Amino acid sequence: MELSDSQEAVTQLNVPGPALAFQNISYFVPITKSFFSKEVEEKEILRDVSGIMKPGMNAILGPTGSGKTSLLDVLAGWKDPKGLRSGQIFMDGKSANSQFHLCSAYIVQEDILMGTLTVRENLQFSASLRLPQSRNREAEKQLKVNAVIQELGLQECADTKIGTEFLRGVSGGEKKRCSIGMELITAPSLIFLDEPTTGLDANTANSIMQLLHQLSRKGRTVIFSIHQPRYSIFRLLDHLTLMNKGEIIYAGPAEESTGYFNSIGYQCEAFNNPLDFFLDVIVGEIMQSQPSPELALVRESDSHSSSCSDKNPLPVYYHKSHYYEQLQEELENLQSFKSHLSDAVPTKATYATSFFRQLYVVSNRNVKNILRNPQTSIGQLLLGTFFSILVGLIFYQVPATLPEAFQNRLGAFFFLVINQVFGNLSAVELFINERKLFIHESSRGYYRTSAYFLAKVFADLIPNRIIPLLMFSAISYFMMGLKQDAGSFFLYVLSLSLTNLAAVSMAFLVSASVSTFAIANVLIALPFVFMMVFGGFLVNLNSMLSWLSWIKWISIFHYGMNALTINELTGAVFHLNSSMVPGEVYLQQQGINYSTWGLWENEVALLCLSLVFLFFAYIQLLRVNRWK
Ligand SMILES: Nc1ncnc2c1ncn2[C@@H]1O[C@H](COP(=O)(O)OP(=O)(O)OP(=O)(O)O)[C@@H](O)[C@H]1O
Repeated sequence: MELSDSQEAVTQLNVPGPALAFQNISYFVPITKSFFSKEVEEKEILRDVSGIMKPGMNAILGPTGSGKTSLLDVLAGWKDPKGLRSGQIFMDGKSANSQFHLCSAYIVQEDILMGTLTVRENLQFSASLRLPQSRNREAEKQLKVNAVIQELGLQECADTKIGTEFLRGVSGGEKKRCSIGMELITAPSLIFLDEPTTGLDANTANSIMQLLHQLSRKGRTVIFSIHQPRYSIFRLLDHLTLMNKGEIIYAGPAEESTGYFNSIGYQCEAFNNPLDFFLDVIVGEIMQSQPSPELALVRESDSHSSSCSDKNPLPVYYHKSHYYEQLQEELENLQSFKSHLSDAVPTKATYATSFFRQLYVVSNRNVKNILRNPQTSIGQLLLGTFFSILVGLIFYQVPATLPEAFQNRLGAFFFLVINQVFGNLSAVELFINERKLFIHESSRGYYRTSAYFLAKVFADLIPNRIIPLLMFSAISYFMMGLKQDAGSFFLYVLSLSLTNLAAVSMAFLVSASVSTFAIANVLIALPFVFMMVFGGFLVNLNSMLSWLSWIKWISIFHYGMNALTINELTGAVFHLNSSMVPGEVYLQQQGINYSTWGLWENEVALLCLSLVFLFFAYIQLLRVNRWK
């Protein structure tokens, strides 16, 4: 019973692939001359390329920088449409709408997987989010995962972790198979792969290509770019597109490619790998043996044409070949077919699962990730414990006699706030660490940005901020011997928590805005220093730099210090010689409003700052550029 279900799941993975046609594609990228110059030049990286890729193995080959990846990205719908100056893409004769990339699979060159999860868990993650909730109950999703593991030959390593920089995991080939599996879960009929063999040894590369060949033989359209493949790989190809400098120099059956090159005067020696031979021809290492009179004529007549490259005769020959003529005919037929057929109603990209399901699955992965990679959480806990004991020892049982009673308490609060703000700089890692993974998954429709954002924020706040903070507060409060009542302790914890939350939220905002730690560190440290200096405690802003006094209204230090001071000094009585001095005297002297609202306005301000930072962090995540 189990076996037949699993076989059925394998069969469900076999979906006949479409024919993908593209016509007159020209793509430009902007090139900025220098960092300081606003002048932008445009570079044409695809020049008037056309072709048809049918079910089977379709390879795009060319020397480095020839435009293979760019063509693949444009076809797969992952390249910024702003650069597309001309051209159309059809899938089975229908215009490919802007959402079609979500129905196909794109396996990028770099394997983007969660390293702390096993192969099976990664595949389950894909299945949980990308298969519809209602139709696929958990058991069915499990069957599909098993089917993919079976189809990709991943049984041996299914329960091995992918691996991180600290953890040795599966091999490069297995990682690539897992990346392919993440996409196969949705049973795509059209699969794009960018250089699937790069970084793999010859045998592993061979086995990956064998796997793609098997997938193509089940009816899928497999389109991939490739770099220097072996002859054994060449034999697996059905269709070959050769590119140079953004132009196509051959597109046709792979088995006829050497014959075509012979016909234009380039002889492939026996025993030479045809793919190496083509690359040598393109880069000019193999010269034309004897251009036939017709070819010389072709070149001559076309040297006046503006559509083809002046220097390189290969695109000229190709444009005059019967392969190109045949292609044009097919594309014309497609046009007339298209005029009979109304264009497909664009399939709207919708998520397969609900927001709460996404929140649950992503949170679940985050928890596993933290438990298996607990360095940050343990570090924060140790740091919190260390600093709480340090502050407790320095300010051990603060005296109630003046003047040191005020001075020591303020010193302690300043230390505490600094610790909460600067001790949480690790929060800038949050979105930078997983930026590639987030871009990869969110653009492929795994989850909404909002679900990812909330899951990440909570997975960071609970283990890395809240738990260490509770430990920190309890140790420091009782070692310092502050006011001994439950309400004051509660307000102390609340003030530190909100100070912590505001600082961490600001770090999240920076983390969502930039992609490198170096820039993030500068961007977070600078405002914190300004907030500290201009918080109203270190510099008297009325006597100097008054034009910067507004900073205190957005200073986490200002609100955090005020809240802690009001909470501790209100209602407390201190001794000066034999007289009693209420804490309010100091607050009055400093012009601090110590009414009930005076205390709570600081808590509310910290909460508002946190919400504003979190809101903008979310907006920044939404704005992350997903185009390649
Ligand atoms: N966003 C971009 N900005 C500037 N130049 C670009 C951009 N994208 C591509 N190019 C340029 O376009 C050309 C083709 O790039 P592409 O990555 O498609 O080549 P490729 O054949 O895949 O190369 P490789 O095998 O090295 O990956 C290169 O010269 C590249 O520098």
